[in-house]
Amino acid sequence: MTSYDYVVVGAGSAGCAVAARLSRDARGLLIEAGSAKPPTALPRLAWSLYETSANWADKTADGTLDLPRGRGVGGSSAINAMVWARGHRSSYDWGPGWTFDDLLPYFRRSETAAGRDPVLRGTAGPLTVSPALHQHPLAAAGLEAALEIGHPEAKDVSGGLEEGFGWPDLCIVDGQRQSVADAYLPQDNVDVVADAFVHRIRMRNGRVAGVDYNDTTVDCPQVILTAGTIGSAQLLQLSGIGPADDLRALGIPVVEDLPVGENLHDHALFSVKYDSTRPVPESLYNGIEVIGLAGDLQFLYFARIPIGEVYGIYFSLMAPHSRGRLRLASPRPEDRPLIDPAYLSDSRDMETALTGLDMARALGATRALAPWRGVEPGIGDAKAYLREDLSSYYHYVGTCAMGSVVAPDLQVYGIEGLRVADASVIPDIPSANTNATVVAIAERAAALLNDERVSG
Ligand SMILES: Cc1cc2nc3c(=O)[nH]c(=O)nc-3n(C[C@H](O)[C@H](O)[C@H](O)COP(=O)(O)OP(=O)(O)OC[C@H]3O[C@@H](n4cnc5c(N)ncnc54)[C@H](O)[C@@H]3O)c2cc1C
Repeated sequence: MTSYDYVVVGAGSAGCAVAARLSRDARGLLIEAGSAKPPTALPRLAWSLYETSANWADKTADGTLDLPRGRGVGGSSAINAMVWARGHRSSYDWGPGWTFDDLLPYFRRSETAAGRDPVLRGTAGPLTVSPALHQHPLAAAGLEAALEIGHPEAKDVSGGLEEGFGWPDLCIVDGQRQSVADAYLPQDNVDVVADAFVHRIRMRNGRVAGVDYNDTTVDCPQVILTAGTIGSAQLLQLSGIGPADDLRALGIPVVEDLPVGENLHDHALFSVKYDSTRPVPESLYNGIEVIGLAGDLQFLYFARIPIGEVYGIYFSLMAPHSRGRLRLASPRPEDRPLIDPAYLSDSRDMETALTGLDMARALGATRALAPWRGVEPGIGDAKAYLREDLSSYYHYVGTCAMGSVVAPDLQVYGIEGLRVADASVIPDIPSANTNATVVAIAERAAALLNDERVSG
């Protein structure tokens, strides 16, 4: 059997990027629970992928909200909405080595963003990103609406330095989705095994020893978990790394008592929907072609909602205070974990959402949107409306947070050779859609591994 220098668990956004950037003289094994070729769709039909095997299709523990996440090579980047944006630089302060400026080389390394400022943006990275070339008339009217009521126009809303409204970059190339797997793989020194669910990390004397997937055991001195915010926290707990009391209650022997699964958070998403007076043309892209950052709120225009002639002004809380948790339902790997993002559990988040609702309605009432505006929605009790309308923006982070579960070098506290390098390590969510940040984390993780290899 081939021996590997590194095993990477989970071939999503982070896993594909980490594996692809491993040193050329090292061999890596990338293990993915889902298919090698998950179902795909045109960018404007992204939502249809939720109904396929490319989605784990989790729900919140109380069963009320859908929590899609990608399953298959490409992970969530193969089913996501393709927005490519960094959070504002002020939203990255995760500890030594993890400010926006520290991450900038890795953001740049991941992308080719033609037409943007080459000092700020990448010019030779694997992901080719660009804004919508054909501007959808409703998205264009949405941008006008923002300017009409005094929001600034952002020259590069994906770059991380500006607030305001503009056309974000999208992971769409020649009319097709581009996942992180499409951009980074294959690589000669990386073997990919798909349909392989890792159900245990093996450890010996405070060191990682390998992983078990399906009926197979792989020995390896270096394991990098990139199974995502849900998958990495689930796997660590199944392997005895987590809150000791919870693990003992399930009969799982405790290897390391760490707050794995806590600090789960996400961007809560809300909307105001309007009937349109005229047919809304089909989008050629992803339907989220203009976004705007205003303080702790992001606004986005959905050019077309697939139920009749309706458009939405969506808004999301970019700096949520609410924190939830992920726990195992049982010690059986095949049982889905209990996921409770605890949206709006901190009252400050409801206050921000109320502000967002007022701001979204102000955008909706502008002259710029008058030609489209049909019936204005009746909101009634605003707090009740927001609770009812709430959905996930699918940006789950934080369950293996830097500083409490992993050190700044991404090593799990107490277990040598075991690292986590995906969305789960983000201690405090940045103010944008998370994919670009996750890929930058993965790029930095690979650089750390490669430096360590050189220095022995
Ligand atoms: C529907 C949706 C829309 C989104 N839209 C956007 C967007 O437009 N822009 C944006 O920036 N972000 C978006 N996001 C968020 C973004 O895509 C994610 O934050 C990012 O992809 C997470 O990367 P990751 O590597 O942490 O996890 P993932 O990409 O989810 O990868 C985890 C991988 O690990 C595999 N895995 C899990 N458990 C195991 C196991 N035990 N054994 C083996 N393999 C395992 C999974 O199958 C998966 O392939 C969206 C997410 C979703 C779900």
